[in-house]
Order: sequence, then C-alpha cells, then structure tokens
Amino acid sequence: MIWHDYPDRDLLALDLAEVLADRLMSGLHHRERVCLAVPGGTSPGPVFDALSQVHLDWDRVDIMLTDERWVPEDSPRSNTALVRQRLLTGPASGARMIPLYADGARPEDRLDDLTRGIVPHLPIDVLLIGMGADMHTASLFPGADRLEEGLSDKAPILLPMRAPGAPEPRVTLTAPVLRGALDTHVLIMGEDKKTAIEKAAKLTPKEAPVACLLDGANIHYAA
Ligand SMILES: O=C1O[C@H](COP(=O)(O)O)[C@@H](O)[C@H](O)[C@H]1O
Repeated sequence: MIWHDYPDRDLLALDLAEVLADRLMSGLHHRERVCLAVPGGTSPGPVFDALSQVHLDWDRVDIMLTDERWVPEDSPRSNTALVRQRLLTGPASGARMIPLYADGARPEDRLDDLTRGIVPHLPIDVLLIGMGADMHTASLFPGADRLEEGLSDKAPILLPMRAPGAPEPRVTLTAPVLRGALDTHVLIMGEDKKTAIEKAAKLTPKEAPVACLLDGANIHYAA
C-alpha cells in the first residue's frame, strides 16, 4: 500500500481529483481512449465535483462503475445516478458512460449484455475504488453468496452478488478485473475505515475482500 494522508476531506477531494486527471491525461498521450472506473456510495461525490471541472479530452474517456446496486436510476441508491449528476457534468459531460445497470428484475437477466459492453474497455486505465467499514470493496462483501467465485483468478468479468450487508442485489466487477487496473486509488475517510484497511492488509481476501487489490495500491485517506 502507498499511503497518502490529507489534512481534511476537502483537500483530499481536490488533490485526488488532480491526481486522477493527471493519470488520465498521461494515458491519453499513449492511447486513443482511456477507461476510468469509479465507485458509488457516499464517499466519492466531492472528488467527482472537482474532477468534472478539469479540462481534459473527456470525449476520449470511458467511465464505468466498479459496482452497481440493482435499483433503477431514479432510486436515491443508484450509483449510476450519482455518476451522472456529479461526474458527467460540466467539462466531463463529454465522457461516455459504460452501463452497469439495465432494466430487468434480476441482475442475472442482463448480465451478458452488460458484460459485452464492458469487455472492449478493459483493462481499466485508472481505478478509483471505495471501501466499506466492513472491508467490502466494489460489491465484493464478506459473506456474499458468490464471493469465492468473484475472488477467483478465473472469475468472469462481472458477477451478481447478494450479501447480508447489502440491502439489494448487486453487480460487481470481479477481483481479476480490479487487480488488472493499470493504476489503483482507494478512497477512504474516517477513523473506522483507517482501522478497517489496516486490519484488512493482514487478512485474506475471503475475510476482507478489499485485501485482493491492496498490493501496490495508492490509499488516499482523511479522518
Ligand atoms: O455500496 C457501496 O459501498 C462502497 C462504500 O461506500 P461508502 O458509502 O462507504 O463510501 C462503495 O465503494 C461501492 O461502490 C458502493 O456500491
């Protein structure tokens, strides 16, 4: 882990947005298009606000979520809605969003379509990812029904996931896809998450799923 401490959450958001923008720009020097994967949940909003205002060639950026809750876009729990409202706005509105949700009663109904949409954009160039205090990352939750499959080196790209700690079914990128990212940034805020990530570094991914991607990852932290 490469640890980056920030004096407060506002500075973290501004500085991390700058780091991500730099990495995207350097990717765009070498490739026609770059892929940025981002988390949902409560933490990344301020980073999205800052990143969306940066002037770069957003028309050449593909954005996908690390995971999605199986809820329609008008739900306050939709990660897709968060990205549309806070990241795909201003200069960044030129970016293309790769869907991780489609109409269907269950994630299984649309998994193949969603996977087909993701494949051409891999590997992820820049990965921003979150973590819950229970050490889940993306929607790889401790105790989830398909966690073992999601952590396996042979995992498919995308898996449905159901877990005691998740109020609705999920879809999630799996460990090999997340580990395959060229550049990884974990965003954590609050003492409870600091304690959790330090603990996770000493556990197996089955016990602490975030452990599957900590090797060489940049951890961005503010209390
Ligand atoms: O449910 C989710 O939780 C994690 C952590 O979210 P936070 O609210 O504690 O920041 C998030 O990374 C993931 O994308 C999301 O679906």
